Amino acid sequence: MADTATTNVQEAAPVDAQHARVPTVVVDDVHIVYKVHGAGSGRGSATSALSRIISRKRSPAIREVHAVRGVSFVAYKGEAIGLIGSNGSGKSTMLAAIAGLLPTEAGGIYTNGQPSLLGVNAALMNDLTGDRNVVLGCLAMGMSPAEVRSRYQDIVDFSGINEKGDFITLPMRTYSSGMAARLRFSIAAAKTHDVLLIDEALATGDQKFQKRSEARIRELRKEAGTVFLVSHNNNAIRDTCERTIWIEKGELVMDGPTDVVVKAYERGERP
Ligand SMILES: Nc1ncnc2c1ncn2[C@@H]1O[C@H](COP(=O)(O)OP(=O)(O)OP(=O)(O)O)[C@@H](O)[C@H]1O
Repeated sequence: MADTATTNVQEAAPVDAQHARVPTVVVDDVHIVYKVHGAGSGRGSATSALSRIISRKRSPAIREVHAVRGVSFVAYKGEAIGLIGSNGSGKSTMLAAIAGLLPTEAGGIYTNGQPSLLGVNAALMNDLTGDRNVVLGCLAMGMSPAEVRSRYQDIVDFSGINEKGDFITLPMRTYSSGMAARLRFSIAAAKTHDVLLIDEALATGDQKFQKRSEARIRELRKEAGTVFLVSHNNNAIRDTCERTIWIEKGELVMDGPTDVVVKAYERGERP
């Protein structure tokens, strides 16, 4: 794989920032290929599985999954962009690549500012209590200890973790998946991000929390960042994003106003 990952283009800001649209992410004909080691290319029949077990042989073959195929778009400051598409279409892969976590096989991704990926698996420490995770998460995002102290209560209140009791002092492993997702979102949303990449974080929250997080996403946009939201909840995309990109089998199918793109997606009408 080529080691092109993401590149920063801070110096590319336009002179008249008041009126010009400021590009924050440029995705230029990007291809992303996963290499899966030890995955034989043989058919998955029972006999071939049995013969592999009996011979105790592992196939040394490397299989390639071409997850993103020649995607290009430009995102601008103040935009919230929804990424939609069926399971396995390449949405999470695209986000991880924008965050600089995956190298590109071909093409380039240029970001103006620091991208932060908030995924369902965003790293918090399961054995630590919620409150310790709030502090660690904030410090990891670059807040000073004083800032963390001043934001702490807001974050806990926003997450609603303590609505049904003192859960914030319990280890995160005792949280339901929805509670953990709420805390992750609340920590990430406490800071203004240049480029905030959200992967399904809203899907696990309940209705009330979804509304609260949608409002926070709108605020984050106003604070001059760019937000990407991957979701299978088309209503969350409609309520949050004015622009939507539809990806299918790793290819960009449509890029335009949310109402137009989501309607076409729901009807299965490819342009
Ligand atoms: N770590 C990995 N190793 C190999 N292949 C992967 C890996 N992660 C994803 N893929 C493959 O890449 C393709 C795109 O996956 P991706 O997770 O980006 O899809 P998605 O659109 O986010 O799907 P979903 O809506 O189900 O979350 C799929 O074919 C998937 O099998």
